Amino acid sequence: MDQWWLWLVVAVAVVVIALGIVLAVRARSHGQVESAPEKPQVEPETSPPEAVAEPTPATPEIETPEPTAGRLVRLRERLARSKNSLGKGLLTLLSSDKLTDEEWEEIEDTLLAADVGVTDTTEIVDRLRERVKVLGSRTSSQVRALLQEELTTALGVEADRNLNTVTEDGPATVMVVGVNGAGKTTTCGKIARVLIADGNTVVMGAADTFRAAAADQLETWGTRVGAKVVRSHEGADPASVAFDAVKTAKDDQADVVLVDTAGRLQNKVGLMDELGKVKRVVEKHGPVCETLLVLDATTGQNGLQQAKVFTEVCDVTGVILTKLDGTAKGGIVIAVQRQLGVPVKLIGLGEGPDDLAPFEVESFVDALISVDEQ
Ligand SMILES: Nc1nc2c(ncn2[C@@H]2O[C@H](COP(=O)(O)OP(=O)(O)OP(=O)(O)O)[C@@H](O)[C@H]2O)c(=O)[nH]1
Repeated sequence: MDQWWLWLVVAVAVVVIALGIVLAVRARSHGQVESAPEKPQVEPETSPPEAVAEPTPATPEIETPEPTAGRLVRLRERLARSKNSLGKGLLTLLSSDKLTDEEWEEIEDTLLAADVGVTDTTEIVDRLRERVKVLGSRTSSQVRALLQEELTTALGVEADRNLNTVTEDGPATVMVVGVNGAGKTTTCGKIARVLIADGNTVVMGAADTFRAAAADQLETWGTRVGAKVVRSHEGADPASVAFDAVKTAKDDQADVVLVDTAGRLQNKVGLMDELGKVKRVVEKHGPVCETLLVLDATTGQNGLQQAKVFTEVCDVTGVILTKLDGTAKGGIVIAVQRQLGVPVKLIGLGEGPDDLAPFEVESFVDALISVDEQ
């Protein structure tokens, strides 16, 4: 009986010790688990993660153009300094008291050298001969006035040279066409700039899908002047880009949509097909208000022959003569109008954004016959 009690006491002691050990071990491991998250929970005392501090994209600054009035003054200054100035040559010749046949021939050559063209040169010289005969002896200011009148007549004051960009319904659609490198894309940008400065909203369509960089170039202009640009990938159907551009302009209730086309002239049929299609597709939205032919003034009479093809394939309503800053042959304007039967509406005077001037006959004639007095 005593032994039974002894065994019971030993068994209880063993159980108590075992329990103690188990509890101690559990308590230890529990403590470790609880302390474990403490490390990662410690927040770094630094600022928020870098991703939050992403830079906000800078809004492109839209430039304000200089007024278009007076832009021809620069041309006047440039032509006046030119050695081969049309004005200088003609005024000197016409001032001589008695004009011989040789001198009249020289006058003719001066006009031809200035790219006036044969028909107009003959007409101008015939009229001058007649009037000089009537006048008899003449002062230099009379000679200047005479020349001014004759050149003004040759250029014509009747034609409407305003850009037709006002419509009753929907955006005014303007198509810009011409041979390679004439300055179409640049001119689209310059026109957009002037229109926007006058309070219009403008969309430009990059329908020149032939040259990869053309759409990028137009987009750069768009960002610069604040015009939306509709474009597609290289080789895309130009007619569909033009259609989308007009649609976007309609949806946005824009005032004007300028469609820049590719300058291809490998063969007349291909050109006719492409331009004709672009125009037809655009006209599904409404009539095209202006089809502007961009012409490089430095290509002279040769360029005129190429340009004629455009007037045959699309109804050109106005000419933009670019790069007049690169030639002293301002007489090309007379030939362009005569041979194409379309008024020159704008002239390009350089690569800068403000180097586009409205064509005003009087200021232009004044620039043509200006003489550097210094
Ligand atoms: N000096 C001068 N350069 C001009 C004038 N207009 C355009 N240019 C330049 O002529 C070059 C051709 O101009 P673009 O606008 O690319 O000609 P484009 O007709 O669109 O050319 P394609 O797309 O190849 O048919 C560019 O270097 C222009 O900066 C201008 O009035 N004067």
